[in-house]
Amino acid sequence: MIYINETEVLKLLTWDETFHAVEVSMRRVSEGRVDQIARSKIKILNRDKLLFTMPGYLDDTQYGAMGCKLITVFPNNSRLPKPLPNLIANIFYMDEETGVIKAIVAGTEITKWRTAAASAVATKHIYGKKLKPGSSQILAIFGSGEQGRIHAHCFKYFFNFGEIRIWNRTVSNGQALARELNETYKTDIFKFVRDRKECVDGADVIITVTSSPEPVVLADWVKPGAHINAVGASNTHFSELDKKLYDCSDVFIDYWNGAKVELKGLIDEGMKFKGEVGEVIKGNLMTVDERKITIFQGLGMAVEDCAMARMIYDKFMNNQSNQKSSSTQLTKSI
Ligand SMILES: NC(=O)C1=CN([C@@H]2O[C@H](COP(=O)(O)OP(=O)(O)OC[C@H]3O[C@@H](n4cnc5c(N)ncnc54)[C@H](OP(=O)(O)O)[C@@H]3O)[C@@H](O)[C@H]2O)C=CC1
Ligand SMILES: O=C([O-])C1=[NH+]CCC1
Repeated sequence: MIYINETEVLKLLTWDETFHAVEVSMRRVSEGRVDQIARSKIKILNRDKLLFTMPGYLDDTQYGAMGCKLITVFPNNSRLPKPLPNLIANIFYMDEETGVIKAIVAGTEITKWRTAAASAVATKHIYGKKLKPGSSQILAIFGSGEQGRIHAHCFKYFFNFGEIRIWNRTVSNGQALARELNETYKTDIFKFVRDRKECVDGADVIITVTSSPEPVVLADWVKPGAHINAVGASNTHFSELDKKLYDCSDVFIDYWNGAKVELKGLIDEGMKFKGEVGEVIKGNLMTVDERKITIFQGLGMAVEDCAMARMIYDKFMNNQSNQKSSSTQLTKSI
């Protein structure tokens, strides 16, 4: 059994491969080629510290894997004297013939990358026809934590927005992220916007990645036909958008098993989901009315983590065997 740490994982992650692994996972979900249940949640010390387990199995030639992600969300970690990520994850990747653990793959970066990639996959398939050539469109990101940052990088990589707005509860954090991104990309398209309504105004695509228990985006602010990726979670996974927004939109989910549990509050209020993103990828589902707002309510799936663990494991082992054979050749030639 090997441990592949965060540094090794980061060296092996690429956006194109992450996008593909997530896209395949979403499709397999809707083809019935996965088994996964809603994540279990344990409260630590009966406070806001959480431990989640996410077991899953994905049947696929390239990404097929059996695994289980353990994930903690400790909201105070980033404020410790020696800061740690608030969300820490590890993925147990197992042999599907024997159940033996082949590797534990550090999952904090994987969780960030695959979550942002899921929003990109959903945007491509649900909103793709409305993406315009050139850079006239506007992206608005709510939240400048780890997910806000990684979504900004991911959407900069895959799309061509002319303006990327950032709103955040703590102004200094939002301003710092906009500055950091402008410096990284040597651009000025990232703009911190202090007012939430102003941030949404005219935006074509919106991403919410906060832990807000109150809606941060209201229905009346969103332009017709816009697409929203709602990713953040407080106690529920649907606290960032107001009820009116759900009522007037086509809402897509990543998987029914998760939605039945984590979106129960919406279901109890009579919400009818349009369906899984995998069905859209398969070509079975689409939003016909161009002016309808679409929402991807991304819960995050165990099988995405399984696919990512398999991909990182394969690349890691491949690199190891290449290194071994090149050092053998070197020894021989000496
Ligand atoms: N769907 C999925 O697959 C995944 C979802 N998530 C969820 O995404 C969210 C963000 O995760 P991550 O970026 O890693 O977390 P971070 O702790 O890094 O960032 C948290 C963000 O939420 C903001 N925030 C916290 N509380 C509130 C509040 N009451 N009102 C408004 N904003 C608030 C913070 O703003 P400030 O700077 O002011 O503190 C910050 O922007 C979390 O809810 C997490 O559970 C995470 C991973 C996967
Ligand atoms: O999918 C995931 O890993 C998570 N979703 C919410 C918190 C972590």
